[in-house]
Amino acid sequence: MSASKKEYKRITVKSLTEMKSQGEKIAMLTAYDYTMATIVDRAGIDVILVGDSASNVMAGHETTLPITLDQMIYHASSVVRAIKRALVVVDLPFGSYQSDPKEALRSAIRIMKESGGHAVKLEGGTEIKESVKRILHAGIPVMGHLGLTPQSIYKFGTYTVRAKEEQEAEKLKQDALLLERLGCFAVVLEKVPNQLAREVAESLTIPVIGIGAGNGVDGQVLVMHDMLGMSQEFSPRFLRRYLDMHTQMTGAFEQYITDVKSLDFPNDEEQY
Ligand SMILES: Nc1nc(=O)c2c([nH]1)NC[C@@H]1CN(c3ccc(C(=O)N[C@@H](CCC(=O)O)C(=O)O)cc3)CN21
Ligand SMILES: CC(C)C(=O)C(=O)O
Ligand SMILES: [Mg+2]
Repeated sequence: MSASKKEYKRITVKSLTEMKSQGEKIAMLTAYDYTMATIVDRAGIDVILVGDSASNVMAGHETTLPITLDQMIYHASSVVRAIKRALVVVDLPFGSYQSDPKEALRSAIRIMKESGGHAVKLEGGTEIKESVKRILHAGIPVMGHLGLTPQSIYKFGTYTVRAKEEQEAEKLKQDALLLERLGCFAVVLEKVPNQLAREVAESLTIPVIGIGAGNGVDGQVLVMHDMLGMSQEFSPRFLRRYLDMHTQMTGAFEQYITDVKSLDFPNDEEQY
């Protein structure tokens, strides 16, 4: 195989379970557009999440609630056009699945049909059992999401660590088992104690992907713009910044502005 014709081994929902059984951790990041998705796919990411965090990161909303199904499909289709290798999971946005299981299935079908994504993610446990079942019956892979579920932010009021109390921890364990029994291929655990997340990961055969859930789980997910250091306001303890893109980009923009104003740009080689 020549270098220019590099072959990519596509990640499937099955490869994730195999990775868990072989002890290989799963690396997942969000992406919302073609250019960023191309870069993260070629870097070798396992799973790309087209998160409803696009509502915050792309559109500047305070919460994930306003983003629509059409907007999620727009982001997801851009990401799908970029990928050669990663599994693409798409968040079902708030309001597209909570009313009834038929609506949930219709929304999931729209995502699969109109974006070309490979799976959908829904927030919640036993409350959305019937919706998860229906989507799975249609042959659409489902990823669960428990713990801090941002679409329910107004029910909780804060983004604090979830399931610190025994009762809530017990419900989370039951919900995780339920999602596995229903046939979900993986579960995201967001902002829960390390020990609880570890127990859940050990009790399931499907992979548990953590965000702020410690190192006892089967993989990690972060919002791409957070790990690149593009945002300065969002700074939870669980976030590791791999670049200081905010500073670097600001420097580049300032230099460009200076160059334009000083007539340094464009120079003789940069014009016709
Ligand atoms: N940019 C971005 N990154 C994310 O990880 C993300 C989003 N947006 N939007 C949707 C959800 C919301 N998420 C969140 C939101 C807040 C915290 C958090 O820890 N916030 C505060 C602490 C709040 C508190 O303790 O009351 C912090 O330390 O920044 C964590 C995950 C994760 N998701
Ligand atoms: C933070 C992850 C898990 C997510 O759901 C999102 O980015 O929308
Ligand atoms: Mg989300």
